[in-house]
Order: sequence, then C-alpha cells, then structure tokens
Amino acid sequence: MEMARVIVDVPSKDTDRPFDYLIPEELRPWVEVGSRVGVPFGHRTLQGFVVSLHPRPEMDTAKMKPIQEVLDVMPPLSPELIELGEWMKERYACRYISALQSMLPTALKGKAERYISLGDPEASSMDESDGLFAILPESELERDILGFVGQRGEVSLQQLTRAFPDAAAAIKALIGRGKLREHQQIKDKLQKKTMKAVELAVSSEEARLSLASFPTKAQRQKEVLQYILEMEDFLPISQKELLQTLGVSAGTVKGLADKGLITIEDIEVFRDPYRGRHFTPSEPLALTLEQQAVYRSIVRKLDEREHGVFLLHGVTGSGKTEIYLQTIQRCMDQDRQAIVLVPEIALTPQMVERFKARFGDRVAVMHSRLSDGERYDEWRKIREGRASVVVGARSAVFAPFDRLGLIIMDEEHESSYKQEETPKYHARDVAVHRASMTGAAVILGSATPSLESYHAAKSQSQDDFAPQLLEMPSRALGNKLPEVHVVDMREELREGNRSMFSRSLHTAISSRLERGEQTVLLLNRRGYSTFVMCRSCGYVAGCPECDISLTYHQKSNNLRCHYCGYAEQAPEVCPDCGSEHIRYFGTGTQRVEEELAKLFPGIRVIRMDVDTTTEKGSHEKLLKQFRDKKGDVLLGTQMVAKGLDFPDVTLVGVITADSALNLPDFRAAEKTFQLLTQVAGRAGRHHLPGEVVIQSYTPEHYSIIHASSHDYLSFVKDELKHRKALHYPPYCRLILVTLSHEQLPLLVRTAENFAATIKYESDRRGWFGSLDRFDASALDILGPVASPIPRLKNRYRFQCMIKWRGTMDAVSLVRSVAEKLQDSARDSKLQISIDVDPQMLM
Ligand SMILES: Nc1ncnc2c1ncn2[C@@H]1O[C@H](COP(=O)(O)OP(=O)(O)OP(=O)(O)O)[C@@H](O)[C@H]1O
Ligand SMILES: [Zn+2]
Ligand SMILES: [Zn+2]
Repeated sequence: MEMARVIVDVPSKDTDRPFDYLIPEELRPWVEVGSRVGVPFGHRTLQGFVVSLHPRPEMDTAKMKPIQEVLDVMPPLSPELIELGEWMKERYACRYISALQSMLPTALKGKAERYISLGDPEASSMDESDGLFAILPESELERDILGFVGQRGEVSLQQLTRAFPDAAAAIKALIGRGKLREHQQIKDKLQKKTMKAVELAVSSEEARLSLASFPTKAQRQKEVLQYILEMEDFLPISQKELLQTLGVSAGTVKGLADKGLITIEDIEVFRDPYRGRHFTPSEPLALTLEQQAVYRSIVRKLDEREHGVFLLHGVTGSGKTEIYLQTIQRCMDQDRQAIVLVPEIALTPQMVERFKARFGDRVAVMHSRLSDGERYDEWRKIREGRASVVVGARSAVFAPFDRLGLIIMDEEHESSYKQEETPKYHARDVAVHRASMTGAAVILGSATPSLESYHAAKSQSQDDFAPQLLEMPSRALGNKLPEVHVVDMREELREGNRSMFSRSLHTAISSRLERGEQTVLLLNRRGYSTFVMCRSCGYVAGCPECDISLTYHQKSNNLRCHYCGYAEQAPEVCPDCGSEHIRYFGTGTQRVEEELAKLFPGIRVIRMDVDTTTEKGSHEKLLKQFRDKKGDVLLGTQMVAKGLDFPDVTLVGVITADSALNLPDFRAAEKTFQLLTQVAGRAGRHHLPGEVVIQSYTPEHYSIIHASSHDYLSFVKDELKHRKALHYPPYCRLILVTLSHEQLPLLVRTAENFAATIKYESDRRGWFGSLDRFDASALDILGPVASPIPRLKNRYRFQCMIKWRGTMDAVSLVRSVAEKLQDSARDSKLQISIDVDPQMLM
C-alpha cells in the first residue's frame, strides 16, 4: 500500500473527511490503519489518524504530499475502533475526528512543535532578496546560534529562543537564508515515565573477582557493587533507591559504570494507581440456582463466539457481580478480553477491589480520579496486552482490546453513560454496536433497567437492539428485600413536627445507635441547589452571564456558577434591600449533619458529597472509615446509593424522596424510582434484616408506591402508559437541537427558520406519518422554545425537539439542515448543537 487516507485533528466541517497522503518508502512498514501520523496540512503539521490504505492511484500524484512521521510504534487505534468511529459520526451527528479523539487518553492529544537543525552551510550564504548575490558575512550572534544548533544536531524552537532570548530576527534570517532548517514534529502532551536503572554489565563472577582488586580509595564504589551483587536476583534496580539506601552520590555509581562493571539506563516505568495495595484473592463462589441459569445462557453465547445482548434484571443483592466475574473468567479462558463499565459515581474502591481480587494484575482500571499519566499507563497496559479486563467509566467502552469477547455494563440505566459533551454518545449503544462488529456478548445489568432496554427486550421489535431478558428475582444470600415505610411529611408538619426527620426515621435511627448497627442516609440532591436567598425580599443571587442561580460553596465562602465558572464573594447583606437576613438555602448535606448532631448527641456521621470527596482518595477513605465502623451514619448524595455492600447496614433513610419529581424531564419518575430502589437495596444485605424509611411530600406518586413494594414490573406498566400517551421514548426517539447566539431577535428568527426547514424537508421526503396515530414511521418537531436555561455564558438559547419513529435517516436530515443554516448565517457566532437520544433535558 502506498497511499493512506488520513483524518486530521481539526474538528471543523471542512476537514471532516479523509485526506490522501503518500506513504514514503521508509515509513511503509509502520503505517497501518489506526496509526497516528504527522502530516503536512497547508503551512502546518497536524496530527492525524490513518483510516484506510490504498495502492498508488492512477491519477497524477505529484500534488500529493507524503506522511511526515509515524508517532507510535504500535498504532493507538485498531481497524475496529476506526470503523466504530465512522459509525459514531453518523449516529451522533459529530465529526469523525471528535469520535476518534474520544477513544484516546488525553496524553495522546499531540500538538505540532517546531524544531530547528542546520541547513546547507554552502549554498545559502547569499542574500537573494534584492536580486544581488552577495555573500553576507555572519555576525557573531549568528555564529553563536549556528554553533549552538550544530552542537545539538536538533533543538526545539522553544529551546533555541530560551538560549538566545532577543535573537528572533537573527534566527528568522538564518532560516530565510537556508542556514537553519525548520521542521515540525508532533509532540505528545505527556511523556512516558522513565527511571534510571542499574544493572550488572559483567557476569556476577567477574564482578566478585574485581571486588578483590578494588583500590582502597574507592571504598564507596566497592560498597555499591557489593550491594548490587546482593540484589542480583532483583536486577535491574532503581538508581534512586540505591542512592537512598546506601547514602552514596550519583557520582559513585557512575564511577562503576565508567569502569565497565555496571550499566545505568533509562527504563520505562508504569504508573500504577493501585501499586502497593494488597488485594486478598477471591475464589469463584458456588452459584445459586438462579445464578446458574443466567450463567449458562451467557456462557452458551460466549462458547458460540457469537454476538448477543443480555439484559440482566436482578434485584439488589441478587449477585450480579458474581455473574460478571464468572463470565469474565470464561471469556479469559477463551483467550478473549472483557470490558466492565460502571457509572463513574459507583466506581468505588469496593467495586474495583472485587475485580482485582479475582483477576489480580490482569485488571486495568480507568476513571476520572486518575491523573493523566496514570490513565495513559493503564491504557497502554490494555493496548500492549498486559491486561485482559478493564473496569472503567463510560469511555472504557473504547478500550483498545483486539480480541474482545464480552462487554458488561453495570447499572445500565444510569444517565451518566451518556456523554454530555461532543461526541454526545451513549456507551450502551456504542457497546452493543462494537460487540456486534466483533462477535462479542454484552450483559446489561441492573436492578432497575432503563425503560428503553426493558421495552426492547420485551417487545423484541427493534432488530438492532433486542436484548434477551434474564431475571434474578431473589437475593443471593437468601435474605428478603428490606421492608419499606413511606412517611407522609405533610402529615408530620400538620402534627407539629417541623424537623427534617419524621418521627419514624428518628426512632429508627435511635434503635440502630442502641444496637450498634449502621445507617445510610440519602439526600436526593437532584433538583436542589444550595442557593443564596434573602428572607426579607426574596432576592436570589444569580449568574450575570447565565440565567441560573449561583451555588454556595462553604469552604471558600463564595458563590459559583456551575455552568460558566463565574464566582463572587458571598454577600453579607442583601445587594437589593440591604437586609442582613440573607443566607444559603436548600437542604444541603451539611444542614442534615448539623441537625443529626443536635438530635443525637455524640452521633458519628460520615458525610460524603462533592465537598468532602474532591481530594484524591477521599472517597475511599470515607468508605473505609464506615466499613471499619468508625461511623454510625453514612450521609450523602447519590454517591451512597450505588454498589455499596456493608453487612451492618440495617437502616436506609431517604430525607426527601420527591425532590426531583417535578423537574421538567420526562424521565423524572423513572429516575426517582431507580434511586429509591438502589438506595433501599443497601439495607440488610447480609444476615441482619433491613428496614427503609422514605420521607415524601407526594407519597401517592406511583414511583414512590412501587419503589416501596420493590415492584419494578408495576412501575414499568404505569410509566409506559405515560410515555405512550405523551409520545416519549421508548415509543419514539428524540433529537434535541439547541441554537444559541448573543442576539436574541436574530436567534429567534434562525430557530424558526430551522424548524420550518425541517418540516418542509421531511414533507418533501414523504415522511407524513403521525405520532398520534402511532404510524410505524413518523416525525414531528416541537418548538422552537426558549431552553430551560435560556441564557448561558451570555448567549441566548432556543431549542427544538424532534420526535421520530421509523427507519428513515432523521439524524442526517437534522444534521444537513443545521449545517446549511450555519453556512448561510453570515457571522460565525451562531452555534447549533445536536443531541441524539438526549438524557439531559435541562
Ligand atoms: N453464589 C453466591 N454464594 C454466596 N454469596 C453470594 C453469591 N453470589 C453473591 N453473593 C453475595 O451476595 C451479596 C450481594 O451480591 P452482589 O453485590 O453481587 O449483588 P448485586 O446484584 O451486584 O447487587 P447490587 O445491584 O445491589 O449492587 C454479596 O455479598 C456477594 O458476595
Ligand atoms: Zn433582600
Ligand atoms: Zn454562569
């Protein structure tokens, strides 16, 4: 192959297609589909990815430029991932390059850097600028520069300008005359980490012999060599450790190297976020009957090596994790690899531990609390085949495995599997598609499957996504699901209880304290924010750039906008009326903590929320404290609801169940049901029976009633009725289009134009179906209306919601209309964002 198609690293419409490059002879063995290359593009050098290879074309190739460099020995992307990227681009209406970039760790986001080396010393000592060929004498400065570069062979422009700070003109002149040559090279943001390592250069016998003849004045060197010989079995050893242990200088060690007895070399080290941590190995458990049935279905598919999707609906504590572990084992026995996706928030140390304990070093872990360097090294562990299992958040679905056999998605209903930035992909859909390309199996696991997945499994209607339903209705350890009491908080208020704790929750907590058992308290923070309000005039502190209220941060005592980052000092008096009665509102976890301390003197509360978990490892520390029973209560936001398995937790309390029910989001009821079911599942998981108290202001709401009786099926039935009546997924699909501009009137006109064009174009294509008549194929557009956040970063926002059903290509229609509109908008200030299958409607 002599020609490569390359996608360059510029996310714009004009570069959103492959460009052709010649492959120079010497690079031919290195260029593969998935290679990262440096290519000339206009006057720049850009990073790009090879998406296909071709023989030299018939046409004239004189104009075609050659690939300049290949950046990695092993291509960071595989042909499989390149193909997946192409699919994402169509499915989510994003740029090809955005899709590919999202698959790679930040460390590989290379940028071109400029390098300087010596040019031709002879031919170019002339200045051709005025047509006269005069030999110019070199100035002293120029000679210094040439000397500096000559000595080093090649220096970065940055290095050169640092050495000669005021010599920009001279450097430019030298380049202009060809005495210096400039070229660009792609540099990664991050380097591999290396260390100096010491190794014997001769056999140990020879080394021992030479010890005898060491001169007395080289006593220190002798000590070092003796030590190295003692450590013989562990060589090479780190020079740093050597220096520290023996208290000698680097010079001493170098002396030995000069004598030819040892070598000192830079070797690569891998940053391992879990280094030094011991994981007690775990053995496979004997499966329960329910587990066996599920296990057999999945293994049959694995053994056939065929693609298949399973929806594993198992109640909390039914032992889904053991299923994951044992099917992964099977997959590894087949010499294939497995991806385990876990919501970021549930990616707790406890979860990681369970996989590390079973599979040890074969597990790579990827989550956002790792540093860029650690992520990069975990990623390489996968790419280089040193890991066969990855446990990670959303983006681990792109793990560069080449023999993928199984993808597991735990808590498949979680909305965090959808990426909210471009490319706005859903990891579930990507997982299913990737698995179908490679003949891998997919397990979607949850105690509360999303309605989309459950409906697809039940109706088996969509041919691209019809999972097989597997159920585990009982807990693995044979204990019952906890008893749930719903408390009507309006009733409490009527009877004079103004505290945030109902009488039953109060009593329940007291009895746990007496018995030395533990309590988990959930504060559903969705829908709440800790905003600042004046009690005298009702003033609420808002962001000057965005139409939303500012959030109070106690640590720094300031107010911050969560959307644009704007911050200001928290006011002492109301800026509107001057009253001192201005304070922060919202039932923050801190307030609950204060109240607990008041009601139960001496109670030990471990608080887990965004404020207490920002530091690296803090999450882990808090959970360990709770596990070691250094706390009576674990109090927190959503973080405490998922994945935790503590034997002594016998009470779960939910402070307000319905805080999120009234949000303008058609999934509000589903999310409430899921959260309540999840958190209730933390109680009584082992031998002690569990109890749950849910406090609510709308106890008659079906999501609360069904959650309290652990009745997923009834909830689904009720919720599907609503979805069907209002035309929402799973009965149709959505595309949310948000247009934004600084000028409101212009924005409104543009948005109306957009909606009208979509209507016109879909009619023209004959898409006349109606959602109301439940036609098999239909498209409807709602809006434009102001977005729920009508102004953000000083830009007004309007949105249109497209509801559609059928096999037509609605995404590409929306994309092409949006692009035409953007082209015809005279200024480039119009922004149009397309969100296919949106999760966040606010
Ligand atoms: N076959 C088994 N034999 C004995 N114990 C088991 C078995 N399977 C699971 N368990 C235990 O049952 C408990 C619950 O299992 P696990 O945490 O896997 O449930 P889960 O379905 O993932 O729950 P959740 O959805 O609540 O996270 C764990 O303590 C686990 O060790
Ligand atoms: Zn006021
Ligand atoms: Zn803002």
